[in-house]
Amino acid sequence: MSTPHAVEIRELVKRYGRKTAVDGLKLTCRTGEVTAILGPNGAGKTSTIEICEGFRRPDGGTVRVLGLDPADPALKPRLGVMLQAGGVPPAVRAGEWLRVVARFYAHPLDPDALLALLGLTEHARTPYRRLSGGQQQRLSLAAAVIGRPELVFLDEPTAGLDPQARHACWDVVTGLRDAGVSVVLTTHQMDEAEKLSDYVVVIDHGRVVAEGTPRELTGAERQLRFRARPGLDVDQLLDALPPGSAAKESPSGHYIIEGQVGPQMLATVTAWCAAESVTTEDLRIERRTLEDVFLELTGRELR
Ligand SMILES: Nc1ncnc2c1ncn2[C@@H]1O[C@H](COP(=O)(O)OP(=O)(O)OP(=O)(O)O)[C@@H](O)[C@H]1O
Repeated sequence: MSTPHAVEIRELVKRYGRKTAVDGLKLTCRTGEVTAILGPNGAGKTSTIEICEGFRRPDGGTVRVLGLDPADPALKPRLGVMLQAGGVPPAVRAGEWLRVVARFYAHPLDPDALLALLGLTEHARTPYRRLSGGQQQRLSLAAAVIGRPELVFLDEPTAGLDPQARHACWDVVTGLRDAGVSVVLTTHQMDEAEKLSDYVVVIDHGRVVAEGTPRELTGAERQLRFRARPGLDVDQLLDALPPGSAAKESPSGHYIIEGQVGPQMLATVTAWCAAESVTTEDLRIERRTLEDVFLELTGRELR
């Protein structure tokens, strides 16, 4: 029999009253990979993750986690779940809490090493309620991974963390992947998804709208980009470029040129700007980012 995927979701439906939050979602997270689930606010990410974690029941479809039903108690020691605030007694000290959690597992990681990795050593004796939000979140991450799980679910693990803590969290995630652990995470930070994940799934309105490796989603093609005053005549700029080029202003004051991107295009664009007395900023050649792809797929209106 073949090894089951870390997560296998088919035709998943979740409703809250008349609201369909997850609407026929199909998703596979492969073993040993980091899968990022991206989507605008309200897209159905947390609902999906919490169904996988066994905290919510689906209204339709099938979900298999390490080949098992999410409600199967045999899954518990094999999963790492980052609990939101409320799962930890307020008076317990950070280090003490990690040691308590470690006792539930046969081969836990060393609590002190984990505290050090996440920059919490000096807070080991601080009661949970006195930790800052970011420190509580890091402790929650430590508790999720201390049992050496096979699969870890991280719902927005770096939201609200300072840059140092974000990097520490990334180190934990890459360390997990290097150790063969499967990771499923959600994030609103596209650079984070691009950096950490092997596979990205974009969902919107409870359905998958795109998926692939970060490179597959962003494509290999490069673009020339610059910032300048809004409202430049991009059609006129296009006339100066070879046939097959494309130019657009998106959003206002940000210009993107596609086509034969290279020194010749750079020279043509800068000459055109000079002739038009346009001062450019941030002129650069780069690949599309995951954020560009995300906005193209999910639009710009707020949810
Ligand atoms: N317990 C609930 N009762 C009613 N509606 C809910 C409940 N939980 C979620 N929803 C609704 O279901 C939809 C999906 O919510 P969900 O939390 O899964 O989205 P999300 O993609 O995680 O969003 P965010 O990025 O904002 O965290 C939203 O419209 C939300 O308002």
